[in-house]
Amino acid sequence: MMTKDNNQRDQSNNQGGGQRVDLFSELELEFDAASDSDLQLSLSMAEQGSKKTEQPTPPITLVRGYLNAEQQAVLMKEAQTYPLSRPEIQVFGQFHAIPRQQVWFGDLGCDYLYSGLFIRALPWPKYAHKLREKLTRDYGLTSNGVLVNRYADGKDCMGAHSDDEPEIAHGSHIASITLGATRDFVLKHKHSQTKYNISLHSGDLLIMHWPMQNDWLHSLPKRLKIKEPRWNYTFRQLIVNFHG
Ligand SMILES: O=C(O)CCC(=O)C(=O)O
Ligand SMILES: [Fe+2]
Repeated sequence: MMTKDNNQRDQSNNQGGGQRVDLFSELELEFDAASDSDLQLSLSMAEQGSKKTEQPTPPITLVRGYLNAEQQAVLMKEAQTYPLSRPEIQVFGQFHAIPRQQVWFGDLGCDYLYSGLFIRALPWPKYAHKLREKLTRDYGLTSNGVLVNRYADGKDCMGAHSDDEPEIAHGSHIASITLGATRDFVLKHKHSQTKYNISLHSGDLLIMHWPMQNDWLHSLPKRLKIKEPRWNYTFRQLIVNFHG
């Protein structure tokens, strides 16, 4: 796996010039696009890493500071308006509210059955949609839906799971964007004891490449010292009209 720091470059390129530019527009592309070679490099480092240590390495790419401070701010402002809910799921016959809030935005025909809950896609908000387009421009990552999770503080969490629902398109990658509080993201290999802990900061992009979900679980454990909220966007590619 590899990390990349875009923060400084973005900040210096956003200074000066009174002109108001759309923060996620094509204009920004020449400053902001990460090259394909980053992705290639990260994958080849993953291969090397696994040879050296004989430990499995998750097929991921971590791009530190993918969103600059201004982009994070507009997205966070938009996130305050999302119609979040805290649905109840049934575990061993008992109903429990999930320990976070969530909302699913997507294209027509991209409804999602997630944790046993049928979630109808709401129309894309402006900046979430711009971010979807930016991920396609920068990394060729296509998606037709995004799950937004809000963790109010370190008591909110997500248990170990794989994003392997049948409606997820075969061969697709999942792009995860963090906003707000820094939280640990834990990857655990399904067939060995190998575990990795990645600290995800506001503005970071984590790409979970196909077929990570086959071999790895991921979780966002409780961190009781954390008092600030965190938002996470996972952009996914679903099979259209899977649920009819
Ligand atoms: O909040 C995170 O970083 C992880 C979210 C996640 O795994 C999910 O939505 O499936
Ligand atoms: Fe997940």
